[in-house]
Amino acid sequence: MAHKVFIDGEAGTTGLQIRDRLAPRADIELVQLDPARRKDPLARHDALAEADIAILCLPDAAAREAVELAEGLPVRFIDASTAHRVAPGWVFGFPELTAEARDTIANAARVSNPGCYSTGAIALAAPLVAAGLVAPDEIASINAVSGYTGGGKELIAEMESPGAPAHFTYALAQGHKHLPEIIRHAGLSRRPVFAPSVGQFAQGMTVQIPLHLNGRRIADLHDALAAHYAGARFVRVVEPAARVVPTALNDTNELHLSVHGSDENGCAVLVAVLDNLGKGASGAAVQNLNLMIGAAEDAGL
Ligand SMILES: NC(=O)C1=CN([C@@H]2O[C@H](COP(=O)(O)OP(=O)(O)OC[C@H]3O[C@@H](n4cnc5c(N)ncnc54)[C@H](OP(=O)(O)O)[C@@H]3O)[C@@H](O)[C@H]2O)C=CC1
Ligand SMILES: CC(=O)N[C@@H](CCC(=O)OP(=O)(O)O)C(=O)O
Repeated sequence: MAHKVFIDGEAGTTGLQIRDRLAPRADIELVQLDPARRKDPLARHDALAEADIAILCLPDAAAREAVELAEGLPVRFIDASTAHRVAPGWVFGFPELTAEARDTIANAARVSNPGCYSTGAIALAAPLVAAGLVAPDEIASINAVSGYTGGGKELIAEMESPGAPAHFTYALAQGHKHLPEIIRHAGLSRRPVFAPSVGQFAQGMTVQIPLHLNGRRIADLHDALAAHYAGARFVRVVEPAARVVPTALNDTNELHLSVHGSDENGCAVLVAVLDNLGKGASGAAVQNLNLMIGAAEDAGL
């Protein structure tokens, strides 16, 4: 029997991409609302009651509201928003993070997708911190550039208007919503300085973590990441390229990690490339859904 899935926020940037991935599947039946009632709490409650799994592709407040609307219902959740990434009772939906993560996600009632920047930063830092190769207080800064779909419908409209900038840096006041989840799930003990930016391209992102080597070798960092992700279907540790292109993995659920730098000069940059709407959002949600319903991890991806 098909699994009933309700995408709350189906008309948004993340929701549409999840719908496109799920609509052709015979093992999934989408529970859909009349578009005119898509924000009506009663209609959303009825959809939550009908669904086996709800994927929340909403602003944080609306995601919290959906969970309240479902009180007492057996529906399981995947939340793409920031609302529950460090919340008690929620499983962090990053299947490649630990050896146990896939089983934990498969059996969870409430799974929170990691954020897009966080996916890159945590993927780079967590295995190195866990292996003792990077100290929990060592990561001083994280820099990133994202395609403008990362800001949802509002930023898309702004960046596709005449006079839109080619690039801007933002959130420099250090209150970015991804920092709590990066600190928690990468195992950091000190808040890194985070400097994200947006470029005049729709999808794709690069996340960079600069490090001083302090006696470590580039190969030590590369090998530790490669060992951690050995056998992962969607995460690959690749050789450093002369140019890193944020759009290189668009329309995939892949995440590529690389270690750049020079033993001689004592400096390194850890680099992650992903599609903010792939492994950074919609692809990740479908991967988690697959685990939760016992489908092949890469079904529809
Ligand atoms: N875009 C990205 O790259 C990523 C996004 N996310 C997260 O996913 C979530 C959705 O983001 P995104 O798709 O980009 O945002 P969008 O703004 O593109 O879409 C949000 C959708 O939610 C709808 N909505 C708003 N309030 C309600 C409500 N009360 N009830 C029902 N629907 C509502 C909006 O309706 P309307 O159409 O009327 O505006 C819109 O369709 C966010 O929490 C974001 O942080 C996570 C990772 C990456
Ligand atoms: C470019 C842009 O604006 N990106 C968003 C992050 C992406 C997003 O909204 O979603 P998640 O937090 O769920 O990943 C931001 O910086 O707030």
